[in-house]
Amino acid sequence: MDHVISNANTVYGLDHVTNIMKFHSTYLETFLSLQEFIIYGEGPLPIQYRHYIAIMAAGRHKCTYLINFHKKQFLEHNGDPSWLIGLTHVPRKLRNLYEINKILAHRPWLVTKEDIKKVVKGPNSWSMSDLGHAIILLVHFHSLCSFVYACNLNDEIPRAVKVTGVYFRRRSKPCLRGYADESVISDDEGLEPIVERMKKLSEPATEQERIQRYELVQSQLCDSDTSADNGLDPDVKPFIEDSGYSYLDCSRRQFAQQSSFILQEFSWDHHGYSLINRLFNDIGLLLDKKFKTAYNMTYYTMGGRPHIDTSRFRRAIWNYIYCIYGMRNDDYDYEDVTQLLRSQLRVFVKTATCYPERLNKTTTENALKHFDLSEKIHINLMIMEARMQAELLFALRAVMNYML
Ligand SMILES: CC(C)C[C@H](N)C(=O)O
Repeated sequence: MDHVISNANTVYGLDHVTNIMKFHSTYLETFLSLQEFIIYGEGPLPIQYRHYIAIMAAGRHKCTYLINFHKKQFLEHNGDPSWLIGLTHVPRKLRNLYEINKILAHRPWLVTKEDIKKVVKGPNSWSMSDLGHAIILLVHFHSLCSFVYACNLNDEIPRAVKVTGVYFRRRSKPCLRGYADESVISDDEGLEPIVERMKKLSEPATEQERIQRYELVQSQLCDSDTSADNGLDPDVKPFIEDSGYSYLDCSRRQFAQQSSFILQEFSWDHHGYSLINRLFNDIGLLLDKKFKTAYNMTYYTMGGRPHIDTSRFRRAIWNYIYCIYGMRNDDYDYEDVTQLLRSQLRVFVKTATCYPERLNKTTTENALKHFDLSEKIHINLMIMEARMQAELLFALRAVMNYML
């Protein structure tokens, strides 16, 4: 991101993150209310656990910025320094959360009631409200990693510990099949063609056609490389296990066999919201406000053009992220994704969502080049929120199945 405004400090927030979010102050308020509540507010988990869970979550994306911030906070809140030696030094109860952390971060569709059972039953077990709190912390920090990398904040911040080992960040080049499709607008044409397309009424589609359009978008998700990084930053190493475990796209997994997710059968509004409220105070309200703000926020501008209804573009981003996770929204016509999200942007959204640690400045700048700075941040906020909601829904569906 072109300029990171520094020097400001907020009591609870991460200063760089907060400063970037100030471009969208209504959203920032909802973000801070949630974050302050889950870290410092009333809740079942001790403060040291909360910071350690943040570290474990950020470790999955090798996000040194968040790891170092929460290590500091952990120590300031009398956390046991030996826990910072690494995962092998933490209480069994925290260790038991690691598997859920790992699956949720990369392949949330695989979380099952068995995974929930493993942590809530037996010795060192989590109560359901402990687990509700932990799940929110995990999904909050996984998705915050997406935002941090997408805004290029991880590289802006000087490392607390100098990197001594060799740190390879192999950039994978995800590709989009179906490139020759003439409906795909070339990346050099600016935003005008997209603005024009948003004005056209979409043809009504049958249910069958909608499903096919969803499947088409999904079949275009593919990776050329899903291999892990060869080296780990010393700041990250103690807090990560099985570092090669990462997102798998639909060409490498079978959604059909692996519990397909239809949003009409388990949605935030009808299921997730009330379930999480039951597990952890009234957290549902704070989450709901944040999701809705991110989803509905608009200034009616697009790349500097005023008076534009951008809802179709914004919804395309949100629904594309559902699709990345194999979540089908039967109320949505995926033709808009094909029409409005050009290939570079789709690659960026997918990388920021699934492997944000692989983003690099050039890919990001190219994908977002026609947008204003505040719009780039707006897109990154939507990515973070849609990802968080998707992860949370998978986790809550598993909790519900366990409780049935
Ligand atoms: C992400 C952006 C294209 C959003 C746009 N500036 C709006 O106000 O809706």
